[in-house]
Amino acid sequence: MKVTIVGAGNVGATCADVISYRGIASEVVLLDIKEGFAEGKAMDIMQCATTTGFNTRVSGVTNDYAKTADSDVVVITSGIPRKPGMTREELIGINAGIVKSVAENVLKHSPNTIIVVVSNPMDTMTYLTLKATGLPKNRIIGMGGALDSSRFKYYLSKVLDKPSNDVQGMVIGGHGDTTMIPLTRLASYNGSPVSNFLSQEVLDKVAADTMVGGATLTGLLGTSAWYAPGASVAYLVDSILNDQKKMIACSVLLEGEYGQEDICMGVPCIIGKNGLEEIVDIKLDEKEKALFAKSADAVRAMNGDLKSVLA
Ligand SMILES: NC(=O)C1=CN([C@@H]2O[C@H](COP(=O)(O)OP(=O)(O)OC[C@H]3O[C@@H](n4cnc5c(N)ncnc54)[C@H](O)[C@@H]3O)[C@@H](O)[C@H]2O)C=CC1
Ligand SMILES: O=C([O-])CC(=O)C(=O)O
Repeated sequence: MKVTIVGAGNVGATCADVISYRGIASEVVLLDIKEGFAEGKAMDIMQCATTTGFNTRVSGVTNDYAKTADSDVVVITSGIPRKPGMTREELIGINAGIVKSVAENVLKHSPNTIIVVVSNPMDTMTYLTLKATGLPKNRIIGMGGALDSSRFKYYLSKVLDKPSNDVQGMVIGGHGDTTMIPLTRLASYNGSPVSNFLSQEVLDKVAADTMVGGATLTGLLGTSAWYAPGASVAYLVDSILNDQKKMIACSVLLEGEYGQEDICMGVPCIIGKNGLEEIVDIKLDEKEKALFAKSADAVRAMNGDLKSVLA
């Protein structure tokens, strides 16, 4: 199985590293516009093969899309990341043009590929990719919810003082500081509702920390995060390539689901060899439905800024 990652920066290279280390794909191609950069990242990763024991072939190319031919999955991580104090939405001006041209280029050589969109603002970039390529909705998947859910479980595990892997939880909605919806009502500690162990005040703080999880890291690091983002993309790619049919919150086109039309945003999805295989209705309560509708309003307003790129 072949995976191409366009954008060999922090997130793209980390994703390649996790995919190879975990043997998720037999071949990974990293592509970047910076001369020699993807080649260097690929060489560095390949020099881990004997010490960490993997057999994935990782190669790097400078803007040569012919080398990406016949990829099963293409991940788009090209574009600029935010700096402290910025929102993800502020990246649209530069990233929209990059994401559109990258999607068009990859499809010339991998017409049957499934595209995973990572570049921010991710929900809008996913919608743009869908509109610009005209691909069916099952083949365009935005990655954000997997990461936000892993941060949610991290913050829950800290207040519970229990291992993250004993905590279940999901974040849906937009992948933005104010549009995410951590589903605290449904989160559990090994099957018991977390509300059995935590006060509403603590749960509200966990939700607030989760929503600004990316901004917090950007403030600490000076650029946005990459270890958890790269690992989250690899987790999603694994479910596609190995037909795991995991339920993962992903940004996909909604056509009436969750009361929304003509928008890409995070909902629980079954992810397998066909990409998006099913959108799961997890029965939100009235408060959660209202939050989802508000989140959709904000994501839709951002999509409005795509008019000139899509013209
Ligand atoms: N959806 C999510 O959950 C997350 C999204 N992101 C987003 O992912 C994107 C990448 O972040 P980082 O890897 O930290 O940035 P980075 O700056 O480390 O890497 C981006 C790479 O894209 C390359 N690039 C730019 N234009 C290109 C083009 N036309 N073709 C090929 N390569 C091109 C650059 O040369 C650079 O190497 C950002 O937009 C960031 O906001 C980051 C983390 C999580
Ligand atoms: O915070 C950012 O800008 C990058 C991102 O989407 C994340 O780490 O969640």
